[in-house]
Amino acid sequence: MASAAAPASSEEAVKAAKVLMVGAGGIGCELLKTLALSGFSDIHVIDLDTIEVSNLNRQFLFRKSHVGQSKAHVARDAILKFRPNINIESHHANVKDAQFNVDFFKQFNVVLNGLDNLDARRHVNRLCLAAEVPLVESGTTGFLGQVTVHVKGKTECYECQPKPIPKSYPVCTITSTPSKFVHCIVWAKELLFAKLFGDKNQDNDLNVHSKDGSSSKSDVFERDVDEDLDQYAQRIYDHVFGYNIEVALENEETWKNRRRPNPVYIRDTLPEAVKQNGSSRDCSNDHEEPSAMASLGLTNPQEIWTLAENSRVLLEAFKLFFEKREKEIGNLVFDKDDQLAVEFVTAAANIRAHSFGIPLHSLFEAKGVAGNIVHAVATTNAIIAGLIVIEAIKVLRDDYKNYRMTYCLEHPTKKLLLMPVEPFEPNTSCYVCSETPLLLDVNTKVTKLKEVIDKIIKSKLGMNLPLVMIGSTLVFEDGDGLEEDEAANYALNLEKVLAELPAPVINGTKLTVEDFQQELSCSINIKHREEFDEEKEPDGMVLSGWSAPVEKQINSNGENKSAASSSSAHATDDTVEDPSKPGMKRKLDELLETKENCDASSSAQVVEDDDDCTMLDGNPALIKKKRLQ
Ligand SMILES: Nc1ncnc2c1ncn2[C@@H]1O[C@H](COP(=O)(O)OP(=O)(O)OP(=O)(O)O)[C@@H](O)[C@H]1O
Ligand SMILES: [Zn+2]
Repeated sequence: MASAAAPASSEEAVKAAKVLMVGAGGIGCELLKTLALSGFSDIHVIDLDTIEVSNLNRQFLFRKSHVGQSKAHVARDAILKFRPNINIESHHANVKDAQFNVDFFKQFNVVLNGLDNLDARRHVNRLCLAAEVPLVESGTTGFLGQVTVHVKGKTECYECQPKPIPKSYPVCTITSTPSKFVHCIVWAKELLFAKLFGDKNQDNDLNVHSKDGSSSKSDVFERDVDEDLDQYAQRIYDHVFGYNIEVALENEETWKNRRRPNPVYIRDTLPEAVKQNGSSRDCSNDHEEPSAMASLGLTNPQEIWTLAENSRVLLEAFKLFFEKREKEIGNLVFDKDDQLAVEFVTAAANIRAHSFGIPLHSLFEAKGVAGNIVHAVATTNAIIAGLIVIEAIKVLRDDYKNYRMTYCLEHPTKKLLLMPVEPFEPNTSCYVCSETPLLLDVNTKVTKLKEVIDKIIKSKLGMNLPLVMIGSTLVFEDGDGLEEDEAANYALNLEKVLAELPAPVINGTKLTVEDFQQELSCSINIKHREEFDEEKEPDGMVLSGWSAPVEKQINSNGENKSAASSSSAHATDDTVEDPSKPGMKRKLDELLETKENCDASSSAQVVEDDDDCTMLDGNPALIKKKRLQ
């Protein structure tokens, strides 16, 4: 529909348009309002979620009474109150559902994304390419935001540029030489919390050996049979904050150019707890979620606790997990919405921070760092929604010479708040919008088909229901509607190594992988390789052939070609609230150190793969100009 003759005026274009909006959250609410006020009169809205109290501060179409109801339906009803004559169809559903297939997408002139995750964005991108419907994509992270335009054959697609990989830290920084609060947070949630309350069989870099080596236990974190909870909690405290630090101090080399940490023992921080054996208090209310703060009468999450308060919170949270949530122990994974977990991690991170001379933080701040939370800014969403509509109108008018990707900047240089740049051309090596084959280095004699499907086809290529062909032999298909014997056959193939499949995969074999729902098909050329670097290539496979284009166009619409530095121009998801300056944001890499003078081979991950914003590589000022044809 988009390729039909371009309407003469914006009004005409808007009036005639049928648009699909995906996501009715922070951006979506603003967008639906702006669309309606701009004269759009045929709008479909998809959102899978229901309204939560935490949405109400910025998703202004929703009220307290709507909590628990469908975002899509409530957003529609709210708009119809002031634009009763327009048509809005709401779908309370996942955009990945089969009903939203290519034919569904084909009915629209343009698709507008207000999503918050990579998975759904990639899916919509593929359907838009298949249906040949232009996509206006968007994202915000705090004060940063961006709107990009993707029109098949004219501009790059959403996936033409590989997305940034999650930030990670060298393990030694986390286990031995933290220098920033976030290192302490990662230690507290990925190591200590995981060790005490998570899956015991997982690898963990905490020192588990006891002081005198005389203990019969191989793991000091195990509870002694004759130990009560207070004794157990205090012993763990002394082990991780006292003994382990003393062990670390023995390695003089480590501290030559670093500040030496101080061991912290419970007898020093809470002498009275040792005397009383901590057992005098039980203020917890069985009807409420257990909370150490509540038990201890600490009410203000924005307050920075003293070392003694942190120690009390830690011991109390520890006990509450064992007393009130014992059944979950062994299966817990840190969750930023789990109050007791946040309390435990805040307190543990603060005690460790104290040891290493790092400033302590409030629970509110620690939660932001631990959950990688960047507080949403309603104004950014409103600006971005306005820009989406501006681009949508250009798309509807087929005014491709004026398409712009616009970046909303946090620290505008040269008085530039918005940076418009011309879109890039399609990346000729993009496996999604071009037909360039990918290359997979893999040991075909030991790698099972299942591993290739899980680690490469589903995880890296983002296919939902893949089908795998080797020449004309179908070796795997996913989804409902398979005959029983077919399904059994595919299940057998999954467990076979590549070289032993019915059509053997060897050096030089070409795989064809397809996802019918996404109408995506791509080829993978196989290169047999026997050896992989366990640390650098942990999958035991390497996928390549899809790289960022070397030449990219970026031109800030006239005079401002080199106005913004690359760091300020990039709206990325890797920003976190700077805990030392409430209300200020910094890029994660400023806040976090990634390079340390130690073995960086293994690393702990903190940032979830959930990118709200895409990234532009390189300094705009240096990127060569290349106009869209
Ligand atoms: N696969 C999907 N299908 C449909 N809607 C989706 C899908 N994935 C995400 N969404 C919707 O996209 C919207 C994104 O909005 P936003 O980023 O404001 O998130 P939120 O969940 O409302 O807020 P927050 O995450 O900050 O609590 C959400 O309403 C979410 O339900
Ligand atoms: Zn592409």
